[in-house]
Amino acid sequence: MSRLDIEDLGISFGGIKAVDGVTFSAGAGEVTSIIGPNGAGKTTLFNLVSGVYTADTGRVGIDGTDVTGKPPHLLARAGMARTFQNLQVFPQMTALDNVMTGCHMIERSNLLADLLGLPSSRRETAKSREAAREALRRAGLEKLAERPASELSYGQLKRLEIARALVTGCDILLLDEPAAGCNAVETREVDDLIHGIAQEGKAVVLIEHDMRLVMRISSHIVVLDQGRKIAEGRPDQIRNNPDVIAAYLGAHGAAEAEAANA
Ligand SMILES: Nc1ncnc2c1ncn2[C@@H]1O[C@H](COP(=O)(O)OP(=O)(O)OP(=O)(O)O)[C@@H](O)[C@H]1O
Repeated sequence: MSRLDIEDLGISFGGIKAVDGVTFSAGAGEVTSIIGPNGAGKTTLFNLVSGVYTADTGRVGIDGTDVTGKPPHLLARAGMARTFQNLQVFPQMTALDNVMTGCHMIERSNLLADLLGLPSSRRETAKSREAAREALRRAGLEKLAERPASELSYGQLKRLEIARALVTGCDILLLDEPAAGCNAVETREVDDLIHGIAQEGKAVVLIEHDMRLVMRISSHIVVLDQGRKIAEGRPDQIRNNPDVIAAYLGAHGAAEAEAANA
């Protein structure tokens, strides 16, 4: 059974359909990639799915429950977490504290208990710290836990953001360009991490322009162009699809996608 079901999702900005009737599903243990040219509607689609935008049409379902229009913190409690296209880390805070900020998405905080430093609040903080250490370990960053984020390399920061999403205990992980700006070695590390997360049974949905990464790790690819889904299928089906080559891959991208197989 799919964990995430997107049906006929759409939104317009000033008369332009940024996302136009998109339907797809993402299964547990799978990596579903969303690809397409700049402006195709990929990030807008993520913003609709993760509750940042309210859709004009369609529905979002998690494990068969309709969660359309729910705000991000409720979706987080329902098991969905996401990262953003641009790094959103606090450079002066340690790697551990950065990951702990992810815990706030799912905590039912009690401000009075926090202010008074009551035992319940201290217990909650200790639990969050433990979960954050585990998420850092999962992302291969445990040795850097006490370092300020400003001392981490770019690739480590990209994995730190994934750790911050993982700490919520999510079953569905949305990653917006997780390897953007990474060199080949860093991309491989991100690739291994994502692959491992999917193998643990989570549904991973990612937006990515790096065709080698996409073709290597995707179970399933959805292609958008001008807000609409123009193709979907396994990597081998997508890399040979003439509509996808014409709209996005072009000759160069198709060769790059092919090289991922080599
Ligand atoms: N808040 C907004 N207001 C108006 N137009 C928007 C808004 N957000 C997105 N758009 C428009 O919607 C379209 C889709 O943009 P989106 O950022 O989703 O594309 P994308 O596929 O993620 O592109 P990229 O690969 O460059 O990140 C674009 O024409 C964009 O200008």
